[in-house]
Amino acid sequence: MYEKVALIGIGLIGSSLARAIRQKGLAREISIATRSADTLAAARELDLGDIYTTSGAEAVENADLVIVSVPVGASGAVAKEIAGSLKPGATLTDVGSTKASVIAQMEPYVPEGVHFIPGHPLAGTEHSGPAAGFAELFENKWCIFTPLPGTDEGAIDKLKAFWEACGSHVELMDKEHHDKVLAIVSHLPHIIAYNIVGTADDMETVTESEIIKYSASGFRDFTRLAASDPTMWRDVCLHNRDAILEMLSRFSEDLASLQRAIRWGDGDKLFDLFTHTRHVRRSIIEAGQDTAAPDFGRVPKKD
Ligand SMILES: NC(=O)C1=CN([C@@H]2O[C@H](COP(=O)(O)OP(=O)(O)OC[C@H]3O[C@@H](n4cnc5c(N)ncnc54)[C@H](O)[C@@H]3O)[C@@H](O)[C@H]2O)C=CC1
Ligand SMILES: O=C(O)C(=O)Cc1ccc(O)cc1
Repeated sequence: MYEKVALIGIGLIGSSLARAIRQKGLAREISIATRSADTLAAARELDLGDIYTTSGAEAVENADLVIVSVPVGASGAVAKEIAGSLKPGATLTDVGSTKASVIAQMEPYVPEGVHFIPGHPLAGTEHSGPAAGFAELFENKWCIFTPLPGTDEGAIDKLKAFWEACGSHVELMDKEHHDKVLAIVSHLPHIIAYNIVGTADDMETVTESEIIKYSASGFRDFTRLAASDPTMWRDVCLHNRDAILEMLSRFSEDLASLQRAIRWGDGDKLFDLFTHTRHVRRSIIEAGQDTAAPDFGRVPKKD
């Protein structure tokens, strides 16, 4: 599909892509660049590619497709490093969880003649690093592209075919809309998880061993999200600030209303809300979105 693919960043997402590319024969050659020599050595040990280097500029030489899979806060630095070595006509994409900030960071460095197509696979787990990846990660998951106006349609179609070959379903979206949707369905749940696990951990009257011993499955689900990579999620919070703050403010208002209903013993209000949310959950299941975690981004099964 592509002659040479360069993967910049070889953690959970980069290494899953490397495995999928190999398994499905989507490129003749894979070059891998990452900042740290230790991560690079781990990638080599796992036999994820053909060329290994700590220089992004070296990795992208002659590559037809360059995929940047680093924490979103590092996108600008990576774009700056590789810009001068990108092949004319190459496609440059990323997998970052936030899009407006990544575009603002990378676009100024993209040379004329390089097709920049920002992307985001809605597929992941709480694990990180090159050993955490697996080829099937993207199967039956959405991948959202947020291309800039005027982007070459042929380059978009080719990248779409690449993600479809990895098992994903591609949708195009405006970058601001992406950031709002993801703020509520992905970023807020992670922030709530970090917060609730932090609150439990801060309690003086309940010990950590009691939390471990008695944790119900609901709390355990939160601990899974709260185990997600700290660098990645720090960057998501800092780089989707406005949309996250908007969702947090709505969330806090609704939480205050729930708190009030509990304080005043408003059972009808509690019952109505819980009935409605149960319906939302059932609609998701009926639409074919499976129940087992991690299942975020799964595309509904067709009837
Ligand atoms: N983990 C998840 O579930 C998902 C993550 N994403 C996005 O994918 C991107 C990568 O995330 P993961 O693979 O999970 O992270 P990870 O922590 O597993 O891997 C990150 C990789 O980037 C490298 N790196 C960090 N800073 C760098 C720099 N300045 N220059 C070059 N390499 C650098 C690290 O060495 C590592 O190889 C992030 O932008 C994240 O928002 C998107 C979908 C799901
Ligand atoms: O592990 C989970 O439940 C996730 O939600 C994974 C995930 C995290 C970040 C993304 O941008 C996309 C997917």
